[in-house]
Amino acid sequence: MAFVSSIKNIGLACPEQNGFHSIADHSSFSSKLLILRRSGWFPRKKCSSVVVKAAIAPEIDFSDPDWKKHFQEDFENRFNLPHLRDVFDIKPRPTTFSLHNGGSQILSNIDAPEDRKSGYVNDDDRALLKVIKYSSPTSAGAECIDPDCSWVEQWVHRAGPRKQIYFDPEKVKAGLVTCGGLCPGLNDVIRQIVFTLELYGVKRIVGIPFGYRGFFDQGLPEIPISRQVVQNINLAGGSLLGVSRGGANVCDIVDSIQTRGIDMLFILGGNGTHAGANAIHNECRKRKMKVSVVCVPKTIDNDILLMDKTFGFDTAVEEAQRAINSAYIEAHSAYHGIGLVKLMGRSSGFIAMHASLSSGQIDVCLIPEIPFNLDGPYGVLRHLEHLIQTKGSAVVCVAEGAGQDLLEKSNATDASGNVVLGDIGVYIQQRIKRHFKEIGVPSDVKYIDPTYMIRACRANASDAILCTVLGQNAVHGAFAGYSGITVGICNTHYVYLPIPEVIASPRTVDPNSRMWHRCLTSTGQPDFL
Ligand SMILES: Nc1ncnc2c1ncn2[C@@H]1O[C@H](COP(=O)(O)OP(=O)(O)OP(=O)(O)O)[C@@H](O)[C@H]1O
Ligand SMILES: O=P(O)(O)OC[C@H]1O[C@](O)(CO)[C@@H](O)[C@@H]1O
Ligand SMILES: [Mg+2]
Repeated sequence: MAFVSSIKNIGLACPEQNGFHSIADHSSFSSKLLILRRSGWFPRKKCSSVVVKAAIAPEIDFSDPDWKKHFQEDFENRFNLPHLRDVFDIKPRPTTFSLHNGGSQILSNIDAPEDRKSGYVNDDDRALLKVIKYSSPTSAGAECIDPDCSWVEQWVHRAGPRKQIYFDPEKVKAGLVTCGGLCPGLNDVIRQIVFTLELYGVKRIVGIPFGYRGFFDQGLPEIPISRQVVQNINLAGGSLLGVSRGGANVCDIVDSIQTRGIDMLFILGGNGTHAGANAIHNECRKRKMKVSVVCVPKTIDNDILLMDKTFGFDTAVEEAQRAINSAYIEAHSAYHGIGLVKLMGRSSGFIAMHASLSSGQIDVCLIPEIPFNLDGPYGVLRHLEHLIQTKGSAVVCVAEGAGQDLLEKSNATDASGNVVLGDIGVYIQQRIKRHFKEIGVPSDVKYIDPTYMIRACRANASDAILCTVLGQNAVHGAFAGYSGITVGICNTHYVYLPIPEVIASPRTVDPNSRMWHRCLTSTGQPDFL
């Protein structure tokens, strides 16, 4: 890839495959670069009409000794957090959130001794987004801005409770909604949001049932929630409030927010939900409504940009391992056994890659980001023959979005407009059976599809902690006066990010990353091309 000073717009099109991906102008500079760099692997064999467009504008002049300064200024502008102050002339008030009273009592900091006021996060606190200095563009996973891979500091806003808040807790009505598919940990986040709101002194908290649908479906009344209601909900999977896809009309939703008198809206969901939340935030601003819209990213797929991981991912990987272990035992115990496990991951193979790595029982891991052939001398089927000959059994893990170019397109979409994928698991199962029959070698194929089992379960310990911190920080962000933001963990630190920056494109496995290389080392699989 040639180094470019700035990319205005990139489009990748492959009608037979993933549809059209447009990386709009507001998307992050580095994610555009990343996508351009990956465009080399994007075209697949059956994709006849790949178009890779990149409109490059010479915005950064690397000969300018101050280019880094300009880059950083641009970065700072993009990651600046929208605040209610931008629109309203409002004065902050001392926080009612106490760091020292164990939560049972609300402490007004107006009268608190000075030492009790320490421990709050300052609005100017920042966390570093990129912590590796790459010495060369060919270093594994390198994300370089200039040809020398110079070190450029990229700071994002630190999450946490502020000393000053922009709402009177006594008057606040807070709403919570969970959208998209299920994800382990939704109840943990709901619980922590409610606990933290009550610690601030909020008395009116409601849940909007069944995702965005609950805003306009008259048959779905809002659900009053309190500490008592949510006390034990983390013990079960799912969402106390229910979830749904589709049906989001932003104007209707904002009408509903206005009618209900909601001042703070906490929205839990994936990339689609975040796009909706950003539109709700913008519409509230347009209507001059003093509403704080704060998201918590929810996706087992881990496909949200910039974050170490999203809650639910860890649990999904742990559950997926159980399926892999069963597939391994079945395959290992059968004569010429082949275990096949299909895992979720629409456009990102993180679950499949991590489950393969953690189980240590996978011989072949197939993910959407890496093209592969089933047939031919270097195809998956020939490799399985080799494994049967040498090991006597084999285990394959495939992500649901992998190998879609091998399947017929239905052009169907779900209620939210997401493409309905072909079933790659069933297809590979049939192809393996047919192949071994054709070559006259007996095989015993055992197919496991644990799809919903890996996301309908309770969060594990690590996710439960992540959910706790994210939920608490969502409330701190709303009281701090931010809106149109989401909370995340970056390099182990908790941060607030503007919504458009995290959904500019789906986060995907980098084929050049150390993690994918580790997965290949672990499975021992060749390139299937
Ligand atoms: N661009 C958009 N603008 C407004 N609303 C959207 C947009 N995309 C999706 N939505 C709405 O957001 C909600 C959730 O979207 P979606 O079903 O795609 O799940 P998601 O949030 O991406 O989560 P998951 O990870 O489970 O796919 C739906 O109600 C959908 O209508
Ligand atoms: O069957 P549903 O509810 O549409 O969910 C399936 C989708 O959910 C996801 O896990 C995202 O949450 C995708 O990987 C998968 O395609
Ligand atoms: Mg989605």
